[in-house]
Amino acid sequence: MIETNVSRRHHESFIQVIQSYYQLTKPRIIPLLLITTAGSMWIAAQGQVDPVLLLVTMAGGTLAAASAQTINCIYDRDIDYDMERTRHRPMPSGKVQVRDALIFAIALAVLSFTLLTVFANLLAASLALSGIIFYVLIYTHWLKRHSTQNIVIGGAAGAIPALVGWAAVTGTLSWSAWLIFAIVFLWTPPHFWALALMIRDDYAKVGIPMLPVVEGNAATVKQIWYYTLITVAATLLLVYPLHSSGIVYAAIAISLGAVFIRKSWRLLHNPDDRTTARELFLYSISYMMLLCLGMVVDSLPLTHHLINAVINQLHLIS
Ligand code: HEM
Ligand SMILES: CC(C)=CCC/C(C)=C/CC/C(C)=C/COP(=O)(O)OP(=O)(O)O
Repeated sequence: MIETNVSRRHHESFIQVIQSYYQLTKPRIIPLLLITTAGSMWIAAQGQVDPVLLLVTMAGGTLAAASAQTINCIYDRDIDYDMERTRHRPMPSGKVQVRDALIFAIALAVLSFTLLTVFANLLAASLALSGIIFYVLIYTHWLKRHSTQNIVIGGAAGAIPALVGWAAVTGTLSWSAWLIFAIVFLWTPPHFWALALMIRDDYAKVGIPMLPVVEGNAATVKQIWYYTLITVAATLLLVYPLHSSGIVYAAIAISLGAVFIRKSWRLLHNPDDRTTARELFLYSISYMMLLCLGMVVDSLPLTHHLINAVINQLHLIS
């Protein structure tokens, strides 16, 4: 009886340890990073992605992002302790020690680099590694605590998975790869500043110079508006002049973009309304997810067959 209780307690604490390490990786953000990787891979492979390469790239990307987030959790443990939203993370709550978290992060980075080098290529592996280094050194260490442009420049780290995907398929980077990178890069300010408007007080409390804290809501929504317009315009360049995506993607990008612009316009005229900010933040996530799924669907050979069939029918009728 006593032995059963002891072994149950061991089992429970083992699960708690696993959960803590899992939380260190900020797992809820990773799926969207992978979707941007997938969008890029499908366009690069013209709709026919090798399933093994897809699996390996997703795994390598996940490990790299998890490593980056873990190091960010170690570095930011002081401010995370002071903010309500982040107080219960594994580092500030003392569930994981700094040394153990660091070993975990290094192991994830080494695994990611090895997996991508062996099963994809050195360019994809190096890009993923540079993503970790950029996010940790440029965003977390340098910009986050010192500049209102922290997430604009730091946002480049979040756009690197799109480059990793393209590089994994082709071994090089083309204009289209850089354009998908630019789309994620330009999307990041509306995504994050909409959230920052909602949790401004938290960041103000710990002295993080997020734009709404330093320059106020009105200046922030103006910036969100400009970035939204440029993001939507950038999504269309994939159709013309780059010709990497077709009419299905164009229709999806225009429809999604129209809603993005409308929500951003509403926020521009209601800078202090948290509900409007929250709506834009939530929509920004659906927007990026559906846009990248649009890239995938548009690139599929089946889609091309269907479009050609429709065009032929129209020719027959006319
Ligand atoms: C420097 C750039 C970025 C910053 C500072 C940022 C910041 C944040 C923050 C603070 C949250 C709230 C998380 C929480 O409540 O714990 C969040 C949520 C989220 N972010 Fe970002 N983000 C950035 C870029 C990205 C990128 C590039 C992606 C993916 C392409 C992304 C995807 C998401 C998703 C999916 C969520 C919702 C997670 C949930 O369900 O709670 N973010 N972001
Ligand atoms: C290829 C590769 C490794 C890319 C890494 C990309 C990466 C980890 C992007 C994440 C961006 C992000 C969600 C930042 C959160 O900001 P924060 O940490 O300031 O948020 P917080 O206020 O919740 O701590």
